[in-house]
Amino acid sequence: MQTLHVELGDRSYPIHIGADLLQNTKLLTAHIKSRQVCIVTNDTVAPLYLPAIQSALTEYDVSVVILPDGEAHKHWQTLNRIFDQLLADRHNRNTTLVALGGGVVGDMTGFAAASYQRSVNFIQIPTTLLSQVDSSVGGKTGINHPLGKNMIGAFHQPKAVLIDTLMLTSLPAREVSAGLAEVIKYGLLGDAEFLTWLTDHMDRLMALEHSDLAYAIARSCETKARIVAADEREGGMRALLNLGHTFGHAIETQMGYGTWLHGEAVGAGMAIAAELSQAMGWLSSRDVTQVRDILQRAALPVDAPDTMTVDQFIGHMQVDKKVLTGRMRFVLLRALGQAVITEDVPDAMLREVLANSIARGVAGRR
Ligand SMILES: NC(=O)c1ccc[n+]([C@@H]2O[C@H](COP(=O)([O-])OP(=O)(O)OC[C@H]3O[C@@H](n4cnc5c(N)ncnc54)[C@H](O)[C@@H]3O)[C@@H](O)[C@H]2O)c1
Ligand SMILES: O=C(O)C(=O)C[C@@H](O)[C@H](O)[C@H](O)COP(=O)(O)O
Ligand SMILES: [Zn+2]
Repeated sequence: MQTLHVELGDRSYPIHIGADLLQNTKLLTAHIKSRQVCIVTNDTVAPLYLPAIQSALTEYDVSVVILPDGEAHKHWQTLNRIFDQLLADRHNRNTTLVALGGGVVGDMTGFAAASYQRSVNFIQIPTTLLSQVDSSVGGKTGINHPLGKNMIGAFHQPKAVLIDTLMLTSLPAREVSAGLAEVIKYGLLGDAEFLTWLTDHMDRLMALEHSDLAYAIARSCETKARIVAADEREGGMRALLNLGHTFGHAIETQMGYGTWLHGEAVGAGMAIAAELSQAMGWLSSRDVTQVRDILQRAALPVDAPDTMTVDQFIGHMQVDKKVLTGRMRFVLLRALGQAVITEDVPDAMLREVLANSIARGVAGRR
């Protein structure tokens, strides 16, 4: 087992990473505050992993909330089911919520924990690659709105993140690819050496080679933990973690949540960001080819949906959370492994890059 830390003063927390980690029940119970626990999961993950978590908690009063699966359910009505259960079972301020699932369950459980009785503790047990490398760390929690992705939420850090890498053996291939998008993101945004490692090991990652996956998860979490510790509330450099997301969130919102997986939309978004970086004179065409190649080797889309228009993209991007003064802000690449934040993208250049991506476009997904 490997343990990393997110250093946030008295809100610091460990990220434990290992195979069959939850055999050691103390890793979980050490972070539970009172007898009250509420496990939040979904109807896909529950049959797979809920019994193991329940058997680690036989000494506790455990409520269980099983949510419907999918990004399309990451909204108020689903969130409210968690509050209904907490209140029905009389959970108090000392309760601990446990998020058992992917990023959708994690983001909603975290938001429920942030707001139930004005905030209670929660623990992340991420079960997808994407949630193990990204969403379980850093305390961004929330839900979608029909007009924008993750538009309602709160920053609320977990008490611990428990990453059991063996849980990934049951993950569908498409979800492995979606998780690899965020892994590739860390290489592109600030870790050129990791990008090279990923290029050399992509086939092994796609085949779920355990030691390679464990390495990629730990290295991703290290980068995320360092950035979150430096800028918890995204006043500055945390926005680098949004590489590919300005375009990706536009795709998710326009296409309907769950039609394109988050990681797929981010994959296409990073390819578009690379092309815009080339148009800015920062990347060479060889660099852009390298970005597209690694994404394609992870079986990710590298172009926008062919049904979207440039105006639809721009409409969604104008309400992106990074827009603070009316000007769109982009995370682009000065070089492979070096992301920057800029507002200085000429409108005509942006439109041309988007139009080219749409013209090469990817047909609808789900
Ligand atoms: N808070 C953050 O910092 C952050 C970061 C990245 C992404 N996100 C959010 O995370 C969400 C995407 O997360 P995701 O990719 O995990 O999607 P997800 O939570 O929808 O999970 C993907 C699918 O895998 C299933 N699943 C989960 N674990 C499984 C397992 N071990 N075996 C088999 N099936 C399993 C799920 O039921 C679901 O069908 C998006 O809503 C995105 O906005 C948040
Ligand atoms: O943790 C962050 O910061 C990120 O940006 C990580 C992203 O991968 C993630 O998708 C996040 O939810 C996007 O945040 P948002 O603020 O753009 O909704
Ligand atoms: Zn993301």
